[in-house]
Amino acid sequence: MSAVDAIVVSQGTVQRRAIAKAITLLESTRADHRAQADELLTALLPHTGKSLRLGISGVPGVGKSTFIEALGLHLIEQGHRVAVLTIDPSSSVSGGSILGDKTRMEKLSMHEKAYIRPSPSSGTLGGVAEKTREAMLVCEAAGYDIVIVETVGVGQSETAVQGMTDMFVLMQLPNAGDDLQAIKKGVMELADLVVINKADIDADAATRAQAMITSSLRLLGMHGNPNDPHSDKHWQPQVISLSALLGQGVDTFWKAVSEFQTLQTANGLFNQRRQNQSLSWMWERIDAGLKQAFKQNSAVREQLPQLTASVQAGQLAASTAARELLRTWNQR
Ligand SMILES: Nc1nc2c(ncn2[C@@H]2O[C@H](COP(=O)(O)OP(=O)(O)OP(=O)(O)O)[C@@H](O)[C@H]2O)c(=O)[nH]1
Repeated sequence: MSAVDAIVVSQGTVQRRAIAKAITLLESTRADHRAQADELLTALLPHTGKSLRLGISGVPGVGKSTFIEALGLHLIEQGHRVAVLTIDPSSSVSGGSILGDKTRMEKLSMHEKAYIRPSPSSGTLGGVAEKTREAMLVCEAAGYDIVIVETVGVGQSETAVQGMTDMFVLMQLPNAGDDLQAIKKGVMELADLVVINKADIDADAATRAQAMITSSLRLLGMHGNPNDPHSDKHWQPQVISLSALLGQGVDTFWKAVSEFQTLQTANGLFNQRRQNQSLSWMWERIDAGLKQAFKQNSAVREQLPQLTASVQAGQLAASTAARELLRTWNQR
């Protein structure tokens, strides 16, 4: 059986093994593996794109894995197949892992209709995001119709996840409304849906947070203009409070996700977002590739220490140094 058939057609353990093998190939840094991986991706591409891609982010301890487990089991009960991929920015910096070490999503990870893959353990955030994006395509080709991409709320990882998913969900704690940390970081603007978790601990605090975040979203202009005749055709970000631990509110959450999907499909924004994502992804990877090639170029490398020192010493304007280096690169 070909690698493509093993992913697309086979089932059970054979399929699982084929997915794992494909993702390992995608994560390899060897040039010959990369060529094989690109060939595989191209062959899989016609079988991709049919899932709902859901991004979920939140600070460590907010309850992401508890929530994803509850949601995943709920969706499987409804006949879905669920893949969960993770982007852990800490793993690319320190090799350590915020998300990885403990056993997460115990029941879901053992379910035959779920596939869970931890974050690639090395590389820049851009590189890690690239692998995750490709792993998502593999899971889609294997028939997972819900792909959840999870990340911790540090660094730029939320932007990366928002840039590869159809809907971006931000998880908050009930006290989040008090200091509005997420708004400061500009992450709230990315959210299509905000979930206040752990409502069971303090229902009043959760209600307060819900009201505060709703009004902040309105201030950010994300609840649309009430006088806009088309405002019913555009999604207005919602705020939902729930308890992942007790599984309360998971159905309300899913109802909101389904409404989002229906509305965005009807107004054309669902496909438009995916098209924009693919193109900006292409350009992001071109930028990264060019930068890497630039830094590896021998003439550039030769010139770099001296120019760096001159810029540091204030003898040369940064922009002049950049232009000189680019000239060197262009003459290669
Ligand atoms: N009371 C209550 N506790 C919760 C709820 N959801 C999660 N928890 C608890 O909060 C703690 C952290 O939950 P996790 O699901 O591990 O959180 P996480 O965001 O995945 O954390 P990291 O893996 O560190 O990023 C655990 O002890 C959970 O049992 C909830 O709705 N209510």
